[in-house]
Amino acid sequence: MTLTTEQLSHRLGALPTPNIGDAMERLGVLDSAIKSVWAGGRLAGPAFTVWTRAGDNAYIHRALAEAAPGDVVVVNGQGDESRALLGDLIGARARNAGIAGFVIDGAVRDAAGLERVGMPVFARTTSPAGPYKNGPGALGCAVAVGGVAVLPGDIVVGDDDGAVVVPRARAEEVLLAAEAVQEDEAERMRTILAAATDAEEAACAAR
Ligand SMILES: O=C([O-])CC(=O)C(=O)O
Ligand SMILES: [Mg+2]
Repeated sequence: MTLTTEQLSHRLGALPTPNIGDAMERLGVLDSAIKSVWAGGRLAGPAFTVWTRAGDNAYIHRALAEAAPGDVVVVNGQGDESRALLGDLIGARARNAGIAGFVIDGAVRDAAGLERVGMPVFARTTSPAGPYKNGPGALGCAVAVGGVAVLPGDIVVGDDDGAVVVPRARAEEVLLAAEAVQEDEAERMRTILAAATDAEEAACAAR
């Protein structure tokens, strides 16, 4: 079986991130401080990588012109929390370009506006402080984000629990393993819930 990147992203995006992390021996999970900045934000897609100076978004602007529809823009912002690297204006432009979302090792702003425009953004925190726009930076290189190395094309998945990175070369194997984890957990949950029901019925019958 050889799945396309789009098929892999679609199927990985349908799985809970904990199941994907477990399928990678619990590695490849970003620092838990990197979370969706609005409740219910979800993303899945191949990484378009950006490396930028702390507090400076010149290269995020460049990424908007170069990323392909379906890409997740993954930004090494040096973990800096003092300046927001994007907000709802960039978010709305990214939506127009078909970008699937952002994962940022740094801060963002306009969280409510990002939710309004429906742009999933995972970041360390929010700050009203705006970015500088001078560079330097780089596009399409290996980046470190939330303690995990991300290569262009690796598949990034984010949900309410956080974000995980699936190496592109292992994506199909990890997908199948993660789907097996999900099925196994669903079966275990059915058994646990049935045991609770049995216990309740036995308690009722004994009354
Ligand atoms: O000013 C900026 O570059 C970031 C921002 O708030 C936006 O994109 O809305
Ligand atoms: Mg703004």
